[in-house]
Amino acid sequence: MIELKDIKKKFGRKNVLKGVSFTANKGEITCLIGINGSGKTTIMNAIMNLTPVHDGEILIDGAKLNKTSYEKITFIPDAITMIPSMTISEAMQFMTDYYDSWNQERADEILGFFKLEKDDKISSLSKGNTSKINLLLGLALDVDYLLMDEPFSGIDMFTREQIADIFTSHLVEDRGVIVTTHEIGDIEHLIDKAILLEDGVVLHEFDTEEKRETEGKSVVDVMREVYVQ
Ligand SMILES: Nc1ncnc2c1ncn2[C@@H]1O[C@H](COP(=O)(O)OP(=O)(O)OP(=O)(O)O)[C@@H](O)[C@H]1O
Repeated sequence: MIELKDIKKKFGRKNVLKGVSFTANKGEITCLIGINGSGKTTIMNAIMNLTPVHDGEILIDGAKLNKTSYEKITFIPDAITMIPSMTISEAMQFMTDYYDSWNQERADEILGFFKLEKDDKISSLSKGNTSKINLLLGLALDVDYLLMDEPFSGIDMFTREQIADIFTSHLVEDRGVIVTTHEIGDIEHLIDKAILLEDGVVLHEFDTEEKRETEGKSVVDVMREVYVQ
């Protein structure tokens, strides 16, 4: 389980996270929802220790981020992180050399699923294929938790459907996922928990299935209630 306890973060004098708490379980998809600037990426960066927080605590399976817990988690950003002059094949070789948890069999499976060509250069990839490579590089690591920042951003409908299929596949099963998206329609039916953020605070969080069963409300219905008053 990933636990955030009262996380506070400032950039300069701006309070960007004003005491954010939530948990994300293994085997579940937790979705961070909020308008631009509400703090979603900052939360991801804080979990990965890419940005220091000023207050609060982040625990991965009960432990603070250390070498062991760091190996349980990976961050899939919405920008390419590999050297642009590398081919996909070279990027995969880099991952093999660098990460003990790299699973080449799984990487080949995802490569085939997304119909990507190993010899293509990273710099030549379209926006959609860049997202697919980011997903491949993250999903092929044998880690328990995946953080995905905007995996659907700027991507055509058919590619979004392909990416959404990944969420219901064995590639994600049993892992804990924290995902941010503005395209909630794409994964509304797939997420287990929704965290609604505004201006650095959690306005509302809920179990999506329970909400559907007890109140007959979709994630979008709840978003309308919370954000549109
Ligand atoms: N490095 C930084 N320096 C200064 N301010 C920053 C920095 N990173 C983020 N911010 C500010 O923090 C706030 C939250 O940004 P963040 O990127 O976390 O929001 P977000 O919810 O992910 O937005 P988006 O939906 O646009 O991706 C914004 O006001 C942003 O301008």
